[in-house]
Order: sequence, then structure tokens, then C-alpha cells
Amino acid sequence: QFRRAVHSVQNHPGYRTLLNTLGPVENFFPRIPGLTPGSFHMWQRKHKDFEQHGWDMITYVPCFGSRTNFYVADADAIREITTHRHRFPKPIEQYRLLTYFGGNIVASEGDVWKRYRRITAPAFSERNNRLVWDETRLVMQDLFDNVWGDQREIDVGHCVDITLPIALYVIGAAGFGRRISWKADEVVPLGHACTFKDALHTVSTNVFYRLVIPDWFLNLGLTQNLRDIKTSFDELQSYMMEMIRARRQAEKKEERYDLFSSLLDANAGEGEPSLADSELIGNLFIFLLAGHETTAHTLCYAFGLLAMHQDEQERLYQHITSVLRDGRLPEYEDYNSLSYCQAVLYETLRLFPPVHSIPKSVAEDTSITITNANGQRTTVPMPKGSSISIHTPGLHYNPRHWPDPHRFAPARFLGEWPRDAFVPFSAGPRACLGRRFSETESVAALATLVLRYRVAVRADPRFAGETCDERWARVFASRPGVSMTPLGVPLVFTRR
Ligand code: HEM
Repeated sequence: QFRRAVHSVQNHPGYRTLLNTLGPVENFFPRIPGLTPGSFHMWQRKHKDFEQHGWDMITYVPCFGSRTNFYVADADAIREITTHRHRFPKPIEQYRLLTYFGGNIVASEGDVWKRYRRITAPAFSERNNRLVWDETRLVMQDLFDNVWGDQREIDVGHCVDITLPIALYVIGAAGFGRRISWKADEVVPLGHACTFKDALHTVSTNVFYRLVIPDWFLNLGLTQNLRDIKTSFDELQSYMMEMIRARRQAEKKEERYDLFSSLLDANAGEGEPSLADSELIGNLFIFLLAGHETTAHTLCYAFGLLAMHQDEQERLYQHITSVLRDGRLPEYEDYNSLSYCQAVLYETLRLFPPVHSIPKSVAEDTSITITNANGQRTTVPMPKGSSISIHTPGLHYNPRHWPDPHRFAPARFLGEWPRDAFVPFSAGPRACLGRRFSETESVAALATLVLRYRVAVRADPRFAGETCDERWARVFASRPGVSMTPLGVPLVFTRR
């Protein structure tokens, strides 16, 4: 069977291993050549394995355990795969856990996905983008005025301690239509066991556990943490049902542009509702899941990178002040002028793509032609039933597309740049629906923060003698998760 599998891909180079350790299982094994590529290998190895094998698409044929996988870091091949949705559909069996609250756009394919996309896409409108911007500004202002107050220097032990709440509060307001503040202690409403803020927070930070732990085990309530997780999921569902009922019964319809209101409006037209309540909640939950950590971690890496590169931070600051000449805070209208903010964001996403593997499957016997760095071409057969991983770190660190790929150089995103070689949000018809949501939020947060504060890595005498590379490795140490997770980015923010 193994020999047949190798033959079916014409022995195209790549991993030949004893076990199939694709998916979450691989995270339990270290790298053992011939046995398994090792945990977190897509991030650890980046473009190295492609370089070693001489092609930007390599195969993974395990001796035991099912199918062949193709790792792809070739920009043209990725464009072909993401464009042809029917030839390379999404393997939705891998997404089953995500249907916890109900069917949704991320965990579906075919006509069902088409229906979800048709109904949900209009919610990510220009008016929603403006709302995202305004709410991000409010959240940042609230942080500066009511949390950091008149402190000149703020020591943030791990930058996600501020970026996770920022992203949560923005999605609370612009996604769910409920404004949340940093300090205000909400009272638990009658009939609820926790506040909306706590439910949202616990759900979004523990989603992985809730999805993998079976109901019967969670119901045992063995630890406080497990009890909190269960309560928060139940409560979030109950809050969402309540919000649906309240909006349906409201006599006067308000003009609202948060995602939740837009989905409700789309559902309230003539005839049959287009989404069942479970699908409404399922899609909102997926927006929270897809948009919270990814954006929060990206902002964390961005502040870390600016702290490590003071020259780039100064360049960014000069750029922001040149756009906002009178020292005012940025408005949504400034978005396009804040091009260096977007360049910093894109360079962060290139260096730290939150999603490392975008899975696809091969629906029919087919092939893809690729060219390597020496200009040689080859056509690789892809048998029906194989799987594909679009390898974002491999692509983003591919020196054919990105000269000096390990260097933080935001300016590479000014002017022309290789768009097909940048896929943090995937590409084609199944590309991220929340891309503009996330970009708007990130640019607003970057611009407001860098305008008011200077950011530096916290000085620590324990690491006084470290080299630049050691410092980079320490500050940006990460682990796999729903999206790649920074382990500890210690920063100091100093008021300008
Ligand atoms: C830095 C931030 C983000 C990154 C890197 C990111 C990345 C991605 C990626 C790689 C996919 C494709 C996943 C797959 O094929 O399995 C995706 C899909 C999606 N994302 Fe995002 N995302 C981000 C933010 C957001 C936000 C803020 C939202 C919503 C508020 C969102 C909503 C979605 C949705 C609904 C899909 C499914 C689209 C479809 O299948 O038609 N994302 N995202």
C-alpha cells in the first residue's frame, strides 16, 4: 500500500514516515526522521524542508494510517488550489467540532456553504467597518484614560493581556452589538449565572477544551475551570437567544451595523427565515472563534516587532503624525492614508501567520505543474482522496517571493508586492470573510497606540548578555493553538 502510494505521486520528494501524524496528533511527537515530522513542524521548519527537497510542493506519504498529504508553499500552485473550489474542496470532516452551536460558514461546503456565505457576507459591510474603527478607538481611549490613567510607564508582563481584551471588546461591540468596558463591573443580570463579558471571555479563551471534552465529562464538573467553561457556553447561548428575542420583539427597529443585527435583519425579510436560530448562533460563534484570538495575537506580535525594531517604530510614528498633523486621533477616513500601519500589519502577518495549515482535499484525480528555484518544471499527480496543507510559513518565508525573508521589513508592502505569496487570510472564494474587519481593527489599534505611547521590550537583567537572535527567540516563543499563540511578550509602554 505504501509503495503504491509513493508510486501514485511519482515519488515526488517529501517526508516518508512510519506513522501518519497529521493533525492534532502530530503535536505529541518530537521530530524523528522516518517516524514523524514532529510537533509544530510547519512553524519550526518554515521553508527549510522545501529548500531541502528542491521543490515548493512536497509530499507526505506515511506507511501506516491513510492518505498522502501535499504541503504546498508555491504561490502559483496555491492560487490554483484556492481558486478551484470544486477540485479542491474543504475537508469539512475536520471541522465537525466547530458546529457546536449550529451549522456555520466555516464548517460547511457546497450548497450549504454557498447559502451561508450569501447571507452572512453582506454583514461585513462598509458601515460595519466604520463601526469596527469607531469601537476600536473607544476601546483604546478607555484603556488610556481609565486603565493606564496618568502612569508614564506601563509594564505589561505579556502583551496579550491587553490585546486579547481589545479584540474581545471590539468583537463584543461590532460583532455582537454589546459594548464592553475595561473597568466597569457589570452586575450579573437576573436569570444568568455570569455577565455577558465573562461568558464571551471564557468561551473565546477556552473554546478548544469545550470542543474536545465530551459533554458527559464536562457535566461531572470535576474542577472549577471545567464548571466555568460549561457555565460560560450555556450562558453565551442563553444571552444570544435573549438578544434574538429582544430584537424580534422591539417595536422600533434601530439602524445597527454590528454583525449580529445584520444577520437578524437578513433573516427578518418576507417568507421563511433564511437561517434557523441555531445557524444564526452557529455563525456568530464562528465569527468570535475565527476573529478573536487571530487578531489579538497578531496585534501582540506587531507590538513585539515594533518594540524589537525601534527604527521601524520611529518610522511608523513619523508616518502617523504626518497623516494626523494636528495631533488628533485617527478617523476611519484616514484608513487609506495610514499605509505604513497596514504595511506593519502585513509584515507581522507574513512573519507570524496565525493559521499555519489551510487544509483542502483532492476531489478527483488531477495534477499540478510547479517550477522550482532553478527554473525546472514538473507535473505532480494528485490522486483523488489525498489531502493538501497550504503551508503559510513555507510560503511566507520562501526567498523566491520574499528576499531576506526572516527580516522585519514593513516597507516591502509599500508599492508592488507578490500578492499570491501572502495568504494569512487564505485566498479565493473561501478566503477569510472577516479580513477587512480584522485589518480595520488592527490599523486603528496600532495607529492610536503608537501615536500616544512608545513601546519597548521590558529590560530584564537575567537576559543582559543575550544576542539579538536569542532575544528574538525568547520574546517570540510560541505554541500551537486555535491560532499560533505567543508565550510571553514582555513590553513597556511609555507615554510620548
Ligand atoms: C488576523 C486575523 C484573521 C486571520 C489571520 C484569519 C484567517 C482566516 C483563514 C486562514 C481562513 C480560512 C480558514 C479555512 O479555510 O479553514 C479564514 C476564514 C474565515 N474567517 Fe478569518 N481570519 C482573521 C480574522 C477574522 C475575523 C475578525 C472574522 C470575523 C469577525 C473572521 C471570519 C472568518 C470567516 C467567517 C471565515 C470563513 C469564510 C468561508 O469559509 O467562506 N476572520 N480566516
